[in-house]
Amino acid sequence: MKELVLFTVKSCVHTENCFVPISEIIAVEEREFNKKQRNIGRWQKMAKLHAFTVYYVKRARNHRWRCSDVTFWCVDEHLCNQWTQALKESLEMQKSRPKQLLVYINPYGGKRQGKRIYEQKVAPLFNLASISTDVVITEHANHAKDNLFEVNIYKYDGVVCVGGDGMFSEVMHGLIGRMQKDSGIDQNNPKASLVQCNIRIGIIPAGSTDCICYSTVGISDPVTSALHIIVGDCQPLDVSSVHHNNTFLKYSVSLLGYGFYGDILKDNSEKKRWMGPMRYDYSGFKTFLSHHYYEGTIAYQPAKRTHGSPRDKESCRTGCYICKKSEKQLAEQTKEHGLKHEEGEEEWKVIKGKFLAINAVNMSCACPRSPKGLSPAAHLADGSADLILVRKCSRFDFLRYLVRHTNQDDQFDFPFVDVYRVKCFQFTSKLSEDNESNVMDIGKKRFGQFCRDHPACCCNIVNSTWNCDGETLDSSAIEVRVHCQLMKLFARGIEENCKDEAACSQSSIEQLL
Ligand SMILES: CCCCCCCCCCCCC/C=C/[C@@H](O)[C@H](COP(=O)(O)O)NC(C)=O
Ligand SMILES: Nc1ncnc2c1ncn2[C@@H]1O[C@H](COP(=O)(O)OP(=O)(O)O)[C@@H](O)[C@H]1O
Ligand SMILES: [Ca+2]
Repeated sequence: MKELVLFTVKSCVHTENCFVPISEIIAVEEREFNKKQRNIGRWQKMAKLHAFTVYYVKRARNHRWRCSDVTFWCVDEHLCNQWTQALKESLEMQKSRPKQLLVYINPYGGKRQGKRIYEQKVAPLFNLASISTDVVITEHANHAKDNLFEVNIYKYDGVVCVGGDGMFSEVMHGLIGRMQKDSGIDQNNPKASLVQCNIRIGIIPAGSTDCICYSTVGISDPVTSALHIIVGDCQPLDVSSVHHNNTFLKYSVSLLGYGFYGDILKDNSEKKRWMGPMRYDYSGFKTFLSHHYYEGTIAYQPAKRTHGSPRDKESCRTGCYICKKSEKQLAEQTKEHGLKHEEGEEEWKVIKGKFLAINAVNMSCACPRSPKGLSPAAHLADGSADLILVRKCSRFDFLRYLVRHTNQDDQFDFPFVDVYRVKCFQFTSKLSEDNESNVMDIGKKRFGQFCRDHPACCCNIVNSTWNCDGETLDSSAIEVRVHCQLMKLFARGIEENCKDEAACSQSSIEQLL
């Protein structure tokens, strides 16, 4: 085998220093050598050449992955076959790689490029990696979700969604919902211990915000995501369940936002979908100018078992030890209590106030608009969410707060911003509290949208709405609980930045040698 290697490296046109772990090889293919190549230079003297090509992951800047290839050749047919066989067998041993995938494409997400992106950039890579696919192009909202309750999901190694955060949310609801249904778990019980979903989801970004993809891969790029699926990456993810009055509303993995982000979404109706991703900038600006604040009460239980804090300087990265610790704790807990959920006796903290925004995030929510996200130190799989409370402040201060999402300054370093790491919380708006405590008080209702005390101020008597991963919720009073690592993605978290740019741009095949 060595013979082939030395021979190849010496005769390689660009003798770059290569190193590729088997786990990052995409495919190995035998190759025919064409006459033209055979007849040039010193190759002319050789009788017949045998060759194979290795396709592998090449890291580019900003967490981008690309498919690169290198061809090895030699005169000895047996030697060449031995190499191809050995490599193919090594690939077969990579048990975490998917062989069969179910793909849902939202043709209307983002810039409406989902179908083209899949066909031109992703399908050829899946073919190369010998992954077979069943593709469904959705015809209406909830098509993917409903379909997941009907098909035999257990024959697939994963489900891929081509679209934005909304499309991902649909597929996640389908999969988690289906798992609970098949296990006889009642989703309407806010205290139920949910069954983990082991069928991984892959996200091919083709939406507007693509925050879940960006926060779990480090970039929103279809080819990079396709390669993470092919190599069989696995990233567990916390999921929050949202209930109202013992009725299940939704699950959330990225942002659950009331006030500012809820209002953006409300304004951002489906009628504005023609604007594409731009509609968020437009609605964001309008919502910023309206500067509404909302009164309400939040009660939360702090996440005491997690090992980090929202003000940490370090972020969650590939192989994060804080998430690993949570995984261990979860395994121990399941061993001790079975599926029964351990009821925390910890105290509830209660905060009343007037808020411009209430954001609960299960992950950083980094996206192209805000590369560090709403909570830069939030963890993907630590079993907790970061609850961010932005109290009533001036428009100027709120702008300063927003701008800090886009630069290196600490967005929590304001007197009107508080952040807590929580495992569950409840919210009730003042309006619903008042209505509940005194339903006969029709006077309040008659004043509708205006603030009775200060007609000229921005205080809103109407409620805001919750933005749950890009979908609105019908109820403002909600009960939220984080389920540690309820599902898994084809991702590995954001990799530490390559310090040595040169080493990063050079890829390698040396381990093979
Ligand atoms: C001066 C300007 C400052 C701008 C600061 C902007 C911070 C932006 C942080 C955005 C975090 C978004 C979290 C993700 C939410 C998605 O689930 C949701 C739905 O995304 P989708 O339409 O499905 O791609 N998008 C939005 C904007 O609500
Ligand atoms: N074929 C379809 N027609 C209309 N809506 C759809 C279709 N397929 C999916 N959807 C819905 O479109 C919503 C937004 O899709 P998404 O892919 O997240 O794009 P965007 O990021 O632009 O919002 C999702 O909530 C999903 O339920
Ligand atoms: Ca988390």
